[in-house]
Amino acid sequence: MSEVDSVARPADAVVSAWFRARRQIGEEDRGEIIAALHALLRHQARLGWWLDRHGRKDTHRNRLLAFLTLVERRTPEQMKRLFSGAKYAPTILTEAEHTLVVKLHGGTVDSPAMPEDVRLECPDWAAEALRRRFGAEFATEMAAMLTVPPLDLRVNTLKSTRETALRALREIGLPAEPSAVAPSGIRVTARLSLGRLPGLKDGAIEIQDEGSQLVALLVAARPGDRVVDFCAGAGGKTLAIAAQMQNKGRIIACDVNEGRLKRCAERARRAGLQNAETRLLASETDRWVKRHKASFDRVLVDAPCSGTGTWRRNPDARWRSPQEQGVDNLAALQGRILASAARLVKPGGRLVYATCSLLAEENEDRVAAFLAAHPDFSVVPLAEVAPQLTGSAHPDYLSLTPARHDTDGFFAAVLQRAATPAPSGDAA
Ligand SMILES: C[S@@+](CC[C@H](N)C(=O)[O-])C[C@H]1O[C@@H](n2cnc3c(N)ncnc32)[C@H](O)[C@@H]1O
Repeated sequence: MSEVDSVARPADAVVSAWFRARRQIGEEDRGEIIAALHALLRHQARLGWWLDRHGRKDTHRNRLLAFLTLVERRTPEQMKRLFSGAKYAPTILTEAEHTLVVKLHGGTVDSPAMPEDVRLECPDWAAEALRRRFGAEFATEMAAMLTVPPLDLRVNTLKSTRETALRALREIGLPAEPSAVAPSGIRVTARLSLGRLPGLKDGAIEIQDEGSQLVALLVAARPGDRVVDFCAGAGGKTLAIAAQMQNKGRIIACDVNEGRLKRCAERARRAGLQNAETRLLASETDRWVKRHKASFDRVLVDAPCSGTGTWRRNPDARWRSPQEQGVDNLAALQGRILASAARLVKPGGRLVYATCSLLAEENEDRVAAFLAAHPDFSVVPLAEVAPQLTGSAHPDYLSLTPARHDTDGFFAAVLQRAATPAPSGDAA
């Protein structure tokens, strides 16, 4: 917990490194440890509020004591037994800690005296923008982001079928259903250790939120197309798009982060892709972009963002990122990436702008600014690209939220470049 709090990396990365150094911990125990860590993170503001109320410091150990007492409802006697000081057990409770446990005993973690942002675990930096975005739905949306997400899988149709994958999951007793909308998606509602998932190691299935699968679907890449995934990261969407293209044509996964691209290449190999390659960029204006202007049928910009849509899945994210970068800086970077990546799009081709943010500043506002500066691009309404995607929170764009769609929060806009290049030649 202390490493998760003090290191700027996402909790999942910290936890993976922690487990790598402790290989003796079995799969089942790992699952339990991660679930407990996520539960603590989902209650962080409320536990801090209770500690403050009792005049205690918000230390990791105090937070754990408050969690076990208020959330897991352990009695003071149970706590004494748990904190036994034995091998692998935490050290014995001090007198002051025991007093805290006794004071908290019998209470609940939610209190009517708490400010709403504390009760909803909403960090200060995002509260105003999220209230603007959700209005009367703010509390419902925030509450949905405090629930435990399901496990979503995408079947790699180059290696398997959804029916085969569903059968394999059910054979080992997992409750698995086809995803509500994503054609290759599967939803597993039980908690399990990932090592048990059939097909994961050989690339027949990938772990991918249904919302992310739907963004890849909106790219609507056809077999034989030339496609760029401009912010490909470790390739979650690259893999989905390449499979959509039936391994035909070419998809180039670009990113400024070499480590992520390496991971993307590994995953592509495992998934059996022959139509994908990676390209490391020095920045969004890397010379490679200019050299390949107007060469691609589809360009996806899955932009770096505040990640507000992923709080349900990554409960530590709300306590981290934009404090480091600032939403204004992110929005400026998104604008620069979009403008540069747009140069790659052929006349008549499409640019898809996506984020896992819920904030208008990173979504609709970025698209509006881009369109104002690029009159040769226009919106292709969602109903035209994917009529099966009904219920989006925006009439023209894909806009998913955990409360409305039971997916991560995602935004995607499909923009088409006019078939005839603009006379100003702004593709240079
Ligand atoms: C939202 S993540 C991409 C997730 C990925 N598409 C997936 O589906 O797994 C955004 C990515 O943008 C990359 N990025 C950040 N700044 C960039 C830039 N200036 N040009 C291109 N990519 C950038 C980051 O390294 C990060 O991998």
